[in-house]
Amino acid sequence: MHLEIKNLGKEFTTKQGKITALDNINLHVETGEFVCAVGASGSGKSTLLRLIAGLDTPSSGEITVDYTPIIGPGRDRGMVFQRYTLYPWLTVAKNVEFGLKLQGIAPNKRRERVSYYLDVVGLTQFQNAPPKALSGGMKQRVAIARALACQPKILLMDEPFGALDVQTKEIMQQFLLEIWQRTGTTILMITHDVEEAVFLSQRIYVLSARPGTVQKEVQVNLPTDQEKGRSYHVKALSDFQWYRENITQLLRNSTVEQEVMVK
Ligand SMILES: Nc1ncnc2c1ncn2[C@@H]1O[C@H](COP(=O)(O)OP(=O)(O)OP(=O)(O)O)[C@@H](O)[C@H]1O
Repeated sequence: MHLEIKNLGKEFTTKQGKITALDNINLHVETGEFVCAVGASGSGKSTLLRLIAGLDTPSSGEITVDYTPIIGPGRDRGMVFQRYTLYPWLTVAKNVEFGLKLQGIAPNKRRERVSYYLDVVGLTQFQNAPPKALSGGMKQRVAIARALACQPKILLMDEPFGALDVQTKEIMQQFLLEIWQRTGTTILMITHDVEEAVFLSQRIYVLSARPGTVQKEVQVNLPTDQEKGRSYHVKALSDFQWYRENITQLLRNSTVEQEVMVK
């Protein structure tokens, strides 16, 4: 899998005039990588992910998956959003099965995949429960299982833990790393949470404030256990704090520049 974004730009026309949400974005994600794009509010993160998902079209530039331009949504890209997008009238298992049905996958194969991915996210015993019986973190695990069950080439995550409390968020981050390690899925996540980006990813694209553009690409070199992924202990390392502080500083500077420009 090779995701490539070249000279990507996006403008919106509003009653107040044109808004440039993204300007000249260049980035790539390779097979098996966990990459984050981090940016302040309004830096165009959601717009970027929607364009990659094919839910909107670029004003300029190109997005390709395996050298094929994106022309709309496709099952090669799975999505997980911040708000749980589960179907309330379906059980947990049926939610995970939904996309597979749409793909026309045979019932026995569907059952196999649903049970595998429910096991991956640790929700086998809740397979017959309705979403309303689950906590926020569990709902997000179902959303992850549902996206993974379609076996996309890349999982696109839009602030997936943004609505969770701090403790649940930390558990889910560790949990996502374990899933990533176990399934070998390629992940591109957008977040405004610098600590989350440093903890989870191997590379980070730091976006500037509006218009969003890549101001820096950061390779994150922190210890990773082959089987368990990164553990929370890395947060105590001075290297971790170095990444967090430097990236936060970059975001702060770009926001200040924008404020000055607006004045
Ligand atoms: N459909 C739209 N029409 C007009 N403007 C839009 C539209 N979608 C996004 N924008 C504008 O584009 C800019 C980037 O928005 P976007 O939601 O992508 O940022 P974001 O970084 O995800 O922000 P947040 O972290 O607050 O969710 C904002 O100024 C927003 O108002």
